[in-house]
Amino acid sequence: MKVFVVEDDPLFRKIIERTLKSNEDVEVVMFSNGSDFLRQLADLPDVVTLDLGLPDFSGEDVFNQIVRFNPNIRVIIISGKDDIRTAVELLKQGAYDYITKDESTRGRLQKAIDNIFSQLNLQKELSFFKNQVAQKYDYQHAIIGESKAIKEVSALVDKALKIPNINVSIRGEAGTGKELMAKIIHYNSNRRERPFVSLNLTTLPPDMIEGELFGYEQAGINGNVVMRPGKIEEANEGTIYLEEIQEMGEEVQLRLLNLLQHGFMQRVGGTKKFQVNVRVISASCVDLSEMVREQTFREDLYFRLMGLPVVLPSLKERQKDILLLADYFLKQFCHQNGISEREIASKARRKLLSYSFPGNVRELKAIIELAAVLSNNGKIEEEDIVFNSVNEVPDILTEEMTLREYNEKIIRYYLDKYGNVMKVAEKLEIGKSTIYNLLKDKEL
Ligand SMILES: Nc1ncnc2c1ncn2[C@@H]1O[C@H](COP(=O)(O)OP(=O)(O)OP(=O)(O)O)[C@@H](O)[C@H]1O
Repeated sequence: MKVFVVEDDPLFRKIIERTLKSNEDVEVVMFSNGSDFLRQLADLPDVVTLDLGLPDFSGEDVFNQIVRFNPNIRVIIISGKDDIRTAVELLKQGAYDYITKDESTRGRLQKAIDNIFSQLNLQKELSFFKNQVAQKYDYQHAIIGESKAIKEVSALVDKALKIPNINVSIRGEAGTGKELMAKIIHYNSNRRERPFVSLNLTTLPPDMIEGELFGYEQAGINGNVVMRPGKIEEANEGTIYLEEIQEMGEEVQLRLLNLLQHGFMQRVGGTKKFQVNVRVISASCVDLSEMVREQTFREDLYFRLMGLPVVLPSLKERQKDILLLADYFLKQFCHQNGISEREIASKARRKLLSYSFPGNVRELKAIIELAAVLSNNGKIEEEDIVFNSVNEVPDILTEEMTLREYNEKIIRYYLDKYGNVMKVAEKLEIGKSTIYNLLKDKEL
């Protein structure tokens, strides 16, 4: 921490210098007048201790120039008792602290420096975490996939982050990346500095959803009102992510509709309405329009929530992404656990492609992480890929692929089974050249 001391009184120069220099992380630069100090202000100190009675400038002038130059510099006013009025005025204008010149100067200065140290450390940590989050959800890099389906999703996400007031509804099976998309939308929109709050409605008993979302007010035993803000209030100016929205009962639906229509809400049991500005990103694994048809979900709310609808395809429908995601998760896992990078052998890759991933991307991630742990010699082999589910047999016709991709899949299956091109050509009654042609540029 860099501290500039502006002080002309020799006794207090010594006291301040000694106090500051007792902190080994403080760099101290001394000035005995205002003009020398102002000439060096561009060196950007973190803190300035400013004597109000300087020989060449008034303390107020120096203070104003510091604030104009950079309002983040913390200024500690050090003054005699006769300057108290000016010191208090400067405190109102944003000076960090005010210390009188007397026997308590040393102790109070040390305390102020300690507090500034803690604040700077907290600021540093906060900006470190903000950076981490920004990197993790950076729109350009966070969505892995080359399939047509995921590119369409990416294009919609791009639209959603440019229009921060439109609600977004995401439909997709468990583990397809709904929450990831919601966070990408939030952290890349201009709401990013405000909270992202999520609530999975299936984790609460139905009669608690209303209070959890909207907060409540209740009269306590001694007549005091007990108040607890809800998730929506917490997310004010930011985003609320509501998972499994289909679980919402009639009353909650009505409350949410009112909020979305008028921008006002009331806590459960409360009397006052107040304004809240949230973007709602809702997620569901079911098609809500069917619930509207069956009249178990309000149509007016459905249209309000729908906003920009995003449908996330299952992993099975985007075969093209499986290996890309596998490589990505493997690299990430090795990096996070400080283990050397490894590659996935071609047989193991084929095994991955033969599986239907009922748990979608989340399951693939878990399988890859386990494989990384089980693997030896820097390579993930077929036996390191362990499927948890019984869905191992590929149901080839349920996958949408081009004819060429079907052919390739059939040939790969036979190659795995018989191990040589000659035998496969014989079994499938095709020429060897057809096989080589089809698998051109790819590993056999
Ligand atoms: N396209 C993708 N690129 C990179 N990672 C992904 C992608 N899709 C999903 N993931 C990762 O897969 C895991 C599961 O995703 P997520 O939790 O967003 O799914 P979900 O649909 O919200 O699941 P659930 O409905 O069970 O809550 C997360 O670790 C997420 O980061």
